Amino acid sequence: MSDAGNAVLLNARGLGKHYGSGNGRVRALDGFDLDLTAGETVAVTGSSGCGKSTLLHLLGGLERPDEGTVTIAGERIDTMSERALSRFRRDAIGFVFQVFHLMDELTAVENVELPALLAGRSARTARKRALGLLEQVGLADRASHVPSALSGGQRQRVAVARALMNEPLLVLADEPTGNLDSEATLDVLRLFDNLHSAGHTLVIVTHDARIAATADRMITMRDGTFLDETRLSGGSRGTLGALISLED
Ligand SMILES: Nc1ncnc2c1ncn2[C@@H]1O[C@H](COP(=O)(O)OP(=O)(O)OP(=O)(O)O)[C@@H](O)[C@H]1O
Repeated sequence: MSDAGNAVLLNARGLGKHYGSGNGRVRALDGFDLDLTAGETVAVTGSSGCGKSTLLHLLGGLERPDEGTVTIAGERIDTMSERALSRFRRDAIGFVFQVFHLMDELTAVENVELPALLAGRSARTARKRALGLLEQVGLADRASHVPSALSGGQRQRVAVARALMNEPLLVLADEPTGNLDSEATLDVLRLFDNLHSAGHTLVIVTHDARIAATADRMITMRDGTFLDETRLSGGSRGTLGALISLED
């Protein structure tokens, strides 16, 4: 691993978030701390409603914490202006969701290049990089297909390529295989494994402990708090085992 691989990329301290008020008030996150090192893959798991998506939203600046701080590459994102935050999200964070959020009327390559065009890159540069990314995710021959002409797994791979378009510091994935059958799940997991090997920093929220076992670290949450952490390094990192057991 390079020197950059040991640098702290993200630091979150004392994150708290609640929704609703009065009797309907829900404490979704309660004093959550997290440090992420550049180049690592961290899985976040835990039962339904324990706060996984809320955590991911706060880490990616999609929502702001009620308490605590989020610092990414030395920048406090919890206190940024809306304008600066939306620019930061666009340039520094790649999001992958369970529902792919692709634009139906755009082709695969147009979907992938969109974040770069929005960031003001030239059409030519954007197209070249988008085609390269589609090749990386194994979809070079699907560049001109619209999402409705792609399978679920292919759509998710387009969404991953789009997430990488602006060379993000951090990729955040929320149940990325939640809508996929087991074969497509394997394709997406292999893709994440390749991203990991290529030095990307990934946080993957998942219900599935087998998927979590492919990460360097697995964090388990309960009731909006940290419950447990398992470090899965070297031979104990469960990539292949997890992939195979998914096929059972
Ligand atoms: N926008 C919202 N308004 C009200 N309550 C919310 C909102 N978002 C989340 N919650 C509540 O906050 C808690 C944490 O939700 P969150 O979606 O973060 O959990 P999760 O672990 O991702 O769940 P799941 O695995 O089912 O997706 C839950 O009790 C949920 O009902």
